[in-house]
Amino acid sequence: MNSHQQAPPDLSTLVNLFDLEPLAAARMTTMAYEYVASGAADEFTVRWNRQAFDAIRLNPRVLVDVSQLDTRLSLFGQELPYPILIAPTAFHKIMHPDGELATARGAGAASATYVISSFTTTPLDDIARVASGPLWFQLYMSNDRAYTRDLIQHAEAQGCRALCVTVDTPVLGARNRQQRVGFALPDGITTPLMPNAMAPSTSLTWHDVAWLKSVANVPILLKGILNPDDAELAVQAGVAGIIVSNHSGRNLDTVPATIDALPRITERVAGRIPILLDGGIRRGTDVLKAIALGASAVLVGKPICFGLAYGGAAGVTKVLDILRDELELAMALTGRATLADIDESVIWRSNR
Ligand SMILES: Cc1cc2nc3c(=O)[nH]c(=O)nc-3n(C[C@H](O)[C@H](O)[C@H](O)COP(=O)(O)O)c2cc1C
Ligand SMILES: O=C(O)C(=O)c1ccccc1
Repeated sequence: MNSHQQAPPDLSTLVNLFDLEPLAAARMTTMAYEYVASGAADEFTVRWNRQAFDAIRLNPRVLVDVSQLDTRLSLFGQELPYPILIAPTAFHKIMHPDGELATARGAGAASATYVISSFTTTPLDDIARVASGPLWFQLYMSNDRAYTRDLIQHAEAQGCRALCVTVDTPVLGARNRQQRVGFALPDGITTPLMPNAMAPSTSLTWHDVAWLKSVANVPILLKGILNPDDAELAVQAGVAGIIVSNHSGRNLDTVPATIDALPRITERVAGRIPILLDGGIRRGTDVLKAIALGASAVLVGKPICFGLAYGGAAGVTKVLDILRDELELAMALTGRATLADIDESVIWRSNR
């Protein structure tokens, strides 16, 4: 189907994030859709990310004054109006011709922080020029330290305020659906920050984290932590934060849902550094559950890609607005007026 044969996007018909996927799919090439929608191998983890949120029941309180909801938080010295960020995702130009520029404009309109992928298809300076909201940078470290140092300094110079170092991808997962469609970037679309095809940094270790700390002047977060022992090592290494993530089930299939991994990590970290979480966040109640179990904020990946594909910048904004509105609804209906009020007691425990 060609886009010029289609009606223009009508964002008013979009009621929730699940509505978006079929609308976006109809506007994407098969290759782009399969790239975004697919996970690794048998996609158990992709499904568990959702099922685990659905299986958590809520325990609301009534007769609480929720006339003034406050979703603000402070993270690494930055004030965020609400605890939802745009997860780093690669190759935005395969989703929409305006690519990362549309994502940055959409993020800015929603006052959301946009974590730019190392595999951006738009140069950082162009993104920075159109961005009105905060930018962070996701780093894929290469074995070439000089290159990595230059990249960090470039991202900092373009105003990126934090560095999310992805640690769950020493190699790419078994992306069977991408293999079946022969996934490749179309002619004319390039990744200016990663000019050579991803040479996975299979030799990355905790020693490199110490080196990164010596190079970076912005907070470092490790993205892709699932094991409490690694969370402990992250704290010991002195990073500013961690992102509990299974890469949306795109790397190692059959690892648990991130929301199932979170409680043990929260317990081990014990408030020493902020914990962020991504993977399967599709509803305001999912955001609330993540915060209740110890996350300071969450990131959203696939829905942003689909919003971008369906409606460009306005589609990205719409996704964030829907999630933010749903979070406020969930807070009002559980009797939690501020993020600090969203503690474990909002989770239903059947044995109590
Ligand atoms: C299409 C796509 C591309 C991604 N590209 C990257 C990437 O370049 N770097 C990275 O660290 N994570 C990448 N991720 C993982 C996301 O940052 C994030 O962990 C995940 O998408 C969150 O789960 P969700 O999509 O279920 O919300 C990608 C995910 C998707 C869906
Ligand atoms: O697709 C991804 O999930 C991802 O992280 C990635 C890895 C290598 C190149 C581009 C994106």
